[in-house]
Amino acid sequence: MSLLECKNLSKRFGQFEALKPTNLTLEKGSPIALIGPNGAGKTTFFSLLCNYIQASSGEIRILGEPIDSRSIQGRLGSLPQDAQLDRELNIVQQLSFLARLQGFSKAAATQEAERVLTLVDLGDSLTKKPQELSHGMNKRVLFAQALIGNPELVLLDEPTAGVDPNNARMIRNIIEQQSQQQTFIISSHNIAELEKLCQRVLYIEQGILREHQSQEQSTGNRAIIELELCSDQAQLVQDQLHKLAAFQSASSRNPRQLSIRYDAFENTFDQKLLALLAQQGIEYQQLKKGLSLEEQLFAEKN
Ligand SMILES: Nc1ncnc2c1ncn2[C@@H]1O[C@H](COP(=O)(O)OP(=O)(O)OP(=O)(O)O)[C@@H](O)[C@H]1O
Repeated sequence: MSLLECKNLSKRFGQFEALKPTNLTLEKGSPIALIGPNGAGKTTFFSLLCNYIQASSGEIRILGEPIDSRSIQGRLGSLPQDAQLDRELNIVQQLSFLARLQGFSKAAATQEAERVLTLVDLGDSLTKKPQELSHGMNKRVLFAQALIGNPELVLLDEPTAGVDPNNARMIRNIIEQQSQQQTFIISSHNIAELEKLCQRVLYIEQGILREHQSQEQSTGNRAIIELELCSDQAQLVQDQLHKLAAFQSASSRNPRQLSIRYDAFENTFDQKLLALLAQQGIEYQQLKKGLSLEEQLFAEKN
């Protein structure tokens, strides 16, 4: 049974279509990145999955159940972008209260709140109120709240926004650790961070959601080398590349840069390329195998 299935899912606000009709099936597994520019529709998509807003068309099933089904309760956790904590209650009280709403008994709810707070390294701060904690710690409380009841699917909207590098690393580590048993969908503007965590990527722009195929998937048996030269010699190199047996094609964004595609089965291509450069007396600044996720997404759009 699929983790998530959206069929013809769309959302309009008046005349404005924030999410265009979307068909999507996701299976349980490694964390999934949700990437897109401001206003692309990420929060709208999350809000639909959490049943905070009603779809204009289509349906969503989580673990085979419609999202308004009671049996979903406790199987979907979320950290909304603008989530707030109650200043009047300490953090273990707040999370126990939420656990009780999920059906935990009073004692079990306190235990569960303590468990998730310990998971995010706040075991020593259980009786603190939000205003006694730093911004990063509060974000970890909200993250802990999304883990109550060990849900199979956890949606995190900007989990590290406004958080310092230490707290961000801690959140990333917990996601990695928990990914053995839970599937995360994480939205963020920090593509480099998501690239470290997520093997699967959803890209949304102007309400159009699509699954991005990783470079390895989309290029099949093609591999890519990015070459940065010390001087304007990209054309000179390009003219010589046909000498390398596995060479397929090359393109250049500027006179010092080349993207070279070659047959991935030739695993000594980079060494042969370096030998060719040395032979021609051409100096290079950087040679990088493969493209970053940001470069891949950018290349798809252009
Ligand atoms: N309640 C609403 N009423 C009208 N328009 C809305 C509403 N909620 C969102 N929108 C519009 O839908 C579009 C998508 O918004 P959404 O918040 O989903 O984007 P986002 O990708 O999460 O953006 P950001 O990265 O800035 O958080 C935007 O143009 C936004 O103005």
